[in-house]
Amino acid sequence: MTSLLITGIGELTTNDEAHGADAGDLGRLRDAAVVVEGDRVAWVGASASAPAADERFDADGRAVLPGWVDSHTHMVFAGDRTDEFEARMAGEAYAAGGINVTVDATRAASDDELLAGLDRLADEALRGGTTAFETKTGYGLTVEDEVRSARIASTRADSVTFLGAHLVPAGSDADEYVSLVCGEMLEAVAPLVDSIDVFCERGAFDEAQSRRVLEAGRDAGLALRVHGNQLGEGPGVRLAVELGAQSVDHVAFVSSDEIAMLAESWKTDARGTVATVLPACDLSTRMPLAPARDLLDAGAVVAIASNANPGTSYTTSMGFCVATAVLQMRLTVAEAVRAATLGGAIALGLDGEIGRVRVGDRADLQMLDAPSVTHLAYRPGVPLTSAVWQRGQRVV
Ligand SMILES: N=CN[C@@H](CCC(=O)O)C(=O)O
Ligand SMILES: [Zn+2]
Repeated sequence: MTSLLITGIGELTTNDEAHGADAGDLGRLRDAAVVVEGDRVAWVGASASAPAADERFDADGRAVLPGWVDSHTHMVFAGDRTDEFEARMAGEAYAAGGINVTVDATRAASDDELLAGLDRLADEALRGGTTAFETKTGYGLTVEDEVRSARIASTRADSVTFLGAHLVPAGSDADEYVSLVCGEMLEAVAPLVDSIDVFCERGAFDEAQSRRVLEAGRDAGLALRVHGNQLGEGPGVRLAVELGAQSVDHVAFVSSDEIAMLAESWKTDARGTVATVLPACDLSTRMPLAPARDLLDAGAVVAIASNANPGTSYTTSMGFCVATAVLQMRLTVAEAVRAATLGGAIALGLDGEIGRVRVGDRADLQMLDAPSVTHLAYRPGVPLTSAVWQRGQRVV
């Protein structure tokens, strides 16, 4: 097994509690080094005391941190929605119904076209430092098309979510469609996915329908996610916490009681529900930014994700999301970087494996062309990621 020494790291973000990491501290080491063996981190410490390795890479004072963990994307689709975006920028409101445009294009696309689209976005994300991501079905909405989307998603994603309950397809009866999602569709898709999700929002699925979907997913052994409180107040957060969902995503319209509920979910022995904020989506839909500051102040666990999709957030850039979270949601740089790395890993239940630079964990690292992670927000819009290792292999 080949080993690699990455040395001369000006600032190494470990997210490792053993190096003092906590909600507000990245466990940063100065003048640090990392040894990678195969696909794992084998050693972390001071450059001066690093062991020898087969190969050596000199970071020359630059910052190294875990690769981004993008815990919420919709990357299996065809077509785009430029016209809808232009109309929105001219004053139209975002409406869930736009999803149907992508459903039509996705159903009409070949497997190869969908695979190529996913590869294009996953490669783009990788160049920006994203070394692990979740993606969802949800633009198929028939048994066959949802199975196809899940199969294609699993060729690249670290975690795949079944979102048959994205929208009631045009011409279908809502309750009959929910029965299909909870029955035949779930049975066919379940072997290909690890989570189930529902768009719990006015214009999509109501509380009773969302509960049916989540309970069916739970009975099938899947982790639960909810698209909740995106476009207005609603039952999404409450339902997610009640049912022990791994994450509730969007959380733009949340009351102080719901924020307290999310924080409280982590105060027992069981794992709680991560509040996943999607800053690029909030901007692209011209909706209020999710109250990430209040969530953190209350003690909730927060993840930042791109929500890459053609409707509400056509970006894979986690760097952009981190900068926005700092500059507009008032997170510190440390809080935002943690939320986009370890926070995403916790949201996916993969934090034993990714999201930290820790001996034994997957060697997923990115180097910035900058001396510290502060530059991610200090130099917004600048593509700072200059090297990426995924499972120990240099990929960028
Ligand atoms: N809100 C629901 N789903 C996506 C949008 C999908 C679309 O508009 O195509 C989201 O997370 O924003
Ligand atoms: Zn989404």
